[in-house]
Amino acid sequence: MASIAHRNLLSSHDYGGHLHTTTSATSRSRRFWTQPKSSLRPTQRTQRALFSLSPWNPLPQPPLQVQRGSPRKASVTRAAYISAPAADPNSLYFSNSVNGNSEFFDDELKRPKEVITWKLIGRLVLEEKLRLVLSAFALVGCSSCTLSMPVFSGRFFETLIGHSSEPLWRLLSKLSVIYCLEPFFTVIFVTNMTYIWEKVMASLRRRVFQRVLVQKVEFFDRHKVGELTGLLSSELGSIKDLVNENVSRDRGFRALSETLGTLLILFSLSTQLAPILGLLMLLISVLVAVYKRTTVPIFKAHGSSQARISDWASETFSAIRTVRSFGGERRQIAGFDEQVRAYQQSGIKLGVLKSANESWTRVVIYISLMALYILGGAKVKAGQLAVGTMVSFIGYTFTLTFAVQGVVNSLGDARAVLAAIDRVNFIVADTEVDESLAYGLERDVKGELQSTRKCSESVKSGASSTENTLAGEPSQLSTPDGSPQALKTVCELAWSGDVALEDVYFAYPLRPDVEVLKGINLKLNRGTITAVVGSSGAGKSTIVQLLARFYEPTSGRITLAGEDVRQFDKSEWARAISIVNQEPVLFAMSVAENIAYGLPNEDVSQDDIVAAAKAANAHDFILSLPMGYNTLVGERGSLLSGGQRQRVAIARALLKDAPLLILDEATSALDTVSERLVQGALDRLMKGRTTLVIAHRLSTVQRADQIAVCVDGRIAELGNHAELVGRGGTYSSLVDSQRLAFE
Ligand SMILES: Nc1ncnc2c1ncn2[C@@H]1O[C@H](COP(=O)(O)OP(=O)(O)OP(=O)(O)O)[C@@H](O)[C@H]1O
Repeated sequence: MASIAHRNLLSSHDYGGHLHTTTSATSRSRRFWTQPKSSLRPTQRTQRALFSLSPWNPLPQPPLQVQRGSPRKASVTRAAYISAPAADPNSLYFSNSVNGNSEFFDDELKRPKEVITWKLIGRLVLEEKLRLVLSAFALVGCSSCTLSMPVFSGRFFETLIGHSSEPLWRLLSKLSVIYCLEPFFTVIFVTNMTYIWEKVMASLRRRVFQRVLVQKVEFFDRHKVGELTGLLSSELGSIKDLVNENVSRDRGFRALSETLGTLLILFSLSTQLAPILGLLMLLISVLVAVYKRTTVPIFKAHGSSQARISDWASETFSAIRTVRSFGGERRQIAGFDEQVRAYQQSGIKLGVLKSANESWTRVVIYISLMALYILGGAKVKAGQLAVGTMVSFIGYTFTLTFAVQGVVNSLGDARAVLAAIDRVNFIVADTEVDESLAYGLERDVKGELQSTRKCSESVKSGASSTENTLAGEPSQLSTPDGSPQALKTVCELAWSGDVALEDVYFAYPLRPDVEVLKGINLKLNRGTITAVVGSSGAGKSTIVQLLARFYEPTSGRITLAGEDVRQFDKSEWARAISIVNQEPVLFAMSVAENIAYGLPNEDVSQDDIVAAAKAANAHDFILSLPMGYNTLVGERGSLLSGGQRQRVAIARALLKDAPLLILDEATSALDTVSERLVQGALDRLMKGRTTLVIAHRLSTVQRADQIAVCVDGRIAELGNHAELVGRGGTYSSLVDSQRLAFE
C-alpha cells in the first residue's frame, strides 16, 4: 500500500509540476521537475493523487500480491513510476477532449470507450467555424444559382415568343452572371468542405492508429495485420467518402438543398402540376432505395473478393522465394484465378442491377415528362399556364430527378459510414487498452519526463538523484530519518537491482486453458548472465515475453529490485530492456536510422551510431554498402544478410544501452563465421548488464553464470555448467545429446 501511495503521490507531482530545462556540462539538455507552489499540504496531495486513480483506471487492477507461493515482502520502495494520469483535455491519447476524461474508458459505464463518436466528429468539425460558415454561405449561393436556371429558361422562351417585354440582352446578361456565380460558389463550397473533412480524417486516422498501437499484445494475436490496416484504409476510407464523395452537385447537402428548393419553387409556380413531380420524386426514391438494399450483399461480396485478391497477391509476392523453391507458381495462379472469377461474377451481377436501376429511373422520368406534356400542354392551350412556366417545369423535372437520386445515394453512404464507425469501434473498443503503455506514451509525447535520455545517462551523469528530487519541499519519499529520498528511474533500478520471477504462472490469453508456465522461480542477478535452456515448447520464449511485458503473469509476479514491475509504466520499462531475437526486425529506413531506433532522434549523434556499429562488428560491412550508413535496408531489412541484420540489431541494443538484456536464440540462425562476429559483439553487449540468454545450442550458454533448465513450464535444474553436468540430470543429457566437444 505504501508503494501505491508513493507512486500516486509522484503522479500528482508529475502532473502538477512544471517542466524545467537546464543545460549540463555536456550540453545535453536535461529536464527535471520542481515542486509547484501548491496550497495543498502533502497529505492532501497524496489523497488527491489516490483519488485520481479512479477516473483513469476504473477497471480493477490485477492484484499486486503473489497468489501462489510465498507472500510478498513489504515494499520499502524508493522508486515510483506508474501513476494515475490526471484527465487532460488536450491529451492526444487520453481524451476525446469532450469532457476531459480518459479516452479509453467510459467512467460511468465502466466499459471501453469508442474511439470514433459523432460527438468527437462534431467537435473536430466545429474547430473550423469560419470555413464552415463560408461553406454554408457558398452552398446557399450555388444551390440558388442552380435552382434559378430553369426559371430563366422559361423566361427566355417567353421572350422569344413575344410574351415577355424583357429585352433578350438583359435576360442573357443575368443568365451569364448566374453561370459565373455558380462555379465560383461551388469552388468555395468544395474547397472548404474538403479542407474541414481532410483535417477531421487526419485526426481520426491518428486516433485509430494510436488506439490500435496501445492495445495489449494479445489484441495483435487475435486480429490479422490485414484486418487492422484495413481499419485505416477501407473503414476510414468509407468515412472519408461521406464528404469527399458528397460535395459534388448531384450528392449530399447540395442534392438535399436542391430537392427542397425545387419542391418549393414548383409549388409556387403551379399547385396543379407540382404533385406530378412530387410523385416522380417519391417513385425515384423508392427505386433507388430498393436498388441500394438489393445490392448491399452483392457490394459486400464484391468488396470481400477484391480484398481476397489483394491478400492472395501480397502473400504470393512476399513469399516469392518459398513459392519459387516449391515450384508453387501454378498453385498460386490457380488460387488467384479462383479469386478473380468470384470478383468477376459479383462485378457482373452488380452491373446488371445497375443497368436495371438506370432503366427504371429513366422510365419514371419519361412517364413524368409525358404526364407533364399532356396536362401542362392542355393548360397552356387553354391559356391557364404560361409557356415559360411549362418550360421551367420541364427543367425542374431533371433537376429534381438527379437531386433525389443524390439524396438517396448519400443516405446509402451515410449507412456505410455508420457501419464503418461501428466496425472500427467494435475492433478497437472491444479489447483492452494497455493502460500502462498508453500512459507512458502520452507522457513521452508531451516530453514531460527526462525519459528521452539514454537509460545509462541517468546513472552515469549522476544527475538523477538530485534532479529528480522534488525540490522546494521535503519529499514524501523520505527515509525514516527524514532525509529527502531521491526518486529512481526504472533504468537506475535496473542497473542496481536484480530481476526475479516469483512463482510465475502463465497461460496465453487466447489459450487460457493451457498453462504454459507453472510456477517459475528464477532470479537474474544484477550484471550477470543467466541462460535458460530446455526442449522445444518448454516455455523459454514465454519467459522472454513476460520479461518484455508483452503479457502479464496470470499469477505470481516479476520484480525489479524487489518492486513489482507492474508498478512501472511500460514505456519506461521498454527503455530499461533490450531484446535481440533470432530474426531481428529492421525497419525500411537507413542503417543509421535503424541503429538509432531505440532512442529519440535528437539524442543520437553520428559518432554514437558509428561507435555502436564498431562495437557490434558492423562498421566494416556498413561502409561497404552503396551509401554506407545511409543505405536503405529494405522491408524488414531484407536487403541485408541474416548476420548483418543481427549485427545492426546488436548495434541498436548497444546504443540503447539498457541495463537488462535478453538474447533469444540470437545466434542460432547464423553460420560459423557470422556467429563468431556476432558472438564477439554480443560479448561486448552483455558486459555489465543483467542478461538472459535463451539458446538451443548449449555451446553458447556454457559460460553463463547460471543455467536454468526449463522443463514443461518449470525450472527443473539451476546451476552453472560444471555443476549441472556433474548432477547428471536433464542438462547433462542435453549436453550428451549434442555431443559437445567441451565434455
Ligand atoms: N501467442 C501464443 N498464443 C498461444 N500459445 C502460445 C503462444 N506462443 C507460444 N504458445 C505456446 O506456448 C508453449 C510454449 O512456447 P514457447 O515459445 O515459450 O516455447 P519455447 O521453449 O521457447 O520453444 P522453442 O525452443 O521451440 O522456441 C507452446 O506450447 C506454444 O504453442
